[in-house]
Amino acid sequence: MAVLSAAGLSAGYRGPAVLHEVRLDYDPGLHVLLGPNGAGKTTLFRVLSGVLPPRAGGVLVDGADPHTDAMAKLLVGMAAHRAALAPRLSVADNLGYWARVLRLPAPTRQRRVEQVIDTMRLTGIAGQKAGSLSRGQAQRVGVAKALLGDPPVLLLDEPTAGLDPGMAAGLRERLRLLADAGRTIVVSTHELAEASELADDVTVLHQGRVVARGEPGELRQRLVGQGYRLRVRGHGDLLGALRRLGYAPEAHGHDGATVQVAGEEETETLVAALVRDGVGIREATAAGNPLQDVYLHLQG
Ligand SMILES: Nc1ncnc2c1ncn2[C@@H]1O[C@H](COP(=O)(O)OP(=O)(O)OP(=O)(O)O)[C@@H](O)[C@H]1O
Repeated sequence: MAVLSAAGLSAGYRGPAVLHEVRLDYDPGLHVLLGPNGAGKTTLFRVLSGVLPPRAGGVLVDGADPHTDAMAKLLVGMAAHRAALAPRLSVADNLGYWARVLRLPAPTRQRRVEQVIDTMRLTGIAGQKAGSLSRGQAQRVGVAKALLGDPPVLLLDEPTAGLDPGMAAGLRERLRLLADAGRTIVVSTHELAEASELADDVTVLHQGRVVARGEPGELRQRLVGQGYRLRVRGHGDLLGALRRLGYAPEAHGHDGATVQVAGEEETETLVAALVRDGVGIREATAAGNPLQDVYLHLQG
């Protein structure tokens, strides 16, 4: 049985439903929930974490319903888009306060706070007031807060939004380590590049419905189907060799060309044929981002 699953989920606020018939199941690993603004990602996290009751369908965490079983609710740690922190308390005191809210046993509370401070690399700012943190620091404290109860499931709502590339990469690295240690982590984003970089698999949410799920490259193949554009750089007669192999290359710079290929198999065959023809390959990459195509396809 999956660690986290939902079936037939419908949910919303006062008006019409925001989520419709959502079905998903997640095992340990790093999963991305991808969707444009307003797709329902935050709403789905609120339902999965036991905060917003579904109108229909249900959620199971380790086989139990977080909406009716308080223990099951504790199995899910959620970090909201903006971490709710008391601005005048230090980072360590915010975490200590939250550890009490979670009713962690008094003897282990301090140790647990120290552990999450270490895991999220917060030692240097543990004494700093939360109100003076940068956005990136506050995001990391938010994840630390979600980790306090040591939950097997983590739901992180746009944890890297607004971070500079270095901070975002550092946070992604932390998340990868946490997932590799056996956690089930779901990260929401509308950043296509981030989803491609982070995900073991991507679930695409569109207008409150799950419209696709798969490994990023595979999703693109399935949804777009017509292959991708391959950018090759090499020395020697690259353009001539491509033409001899039956391609119509588009030249780039002094040593590059782009061609259309059907998939990875054709890419491998093509690169091998170019090498046989005396072309020294410097680089062969898919032009563009696979998930960009997925989005374009969904919106078209
Ligand atoms: N508290 C609320 N009360 C009423 N409607 C809400 C509430 N929160 C969200 N909605 C509505 O639910 C829909 C989905 O919003 P949600 O925040 O779940 O999407 P999202 O995919 O997380 O978007 P974003 O990427 O912009 O954060 C939107 O139409 C939004 O206006």
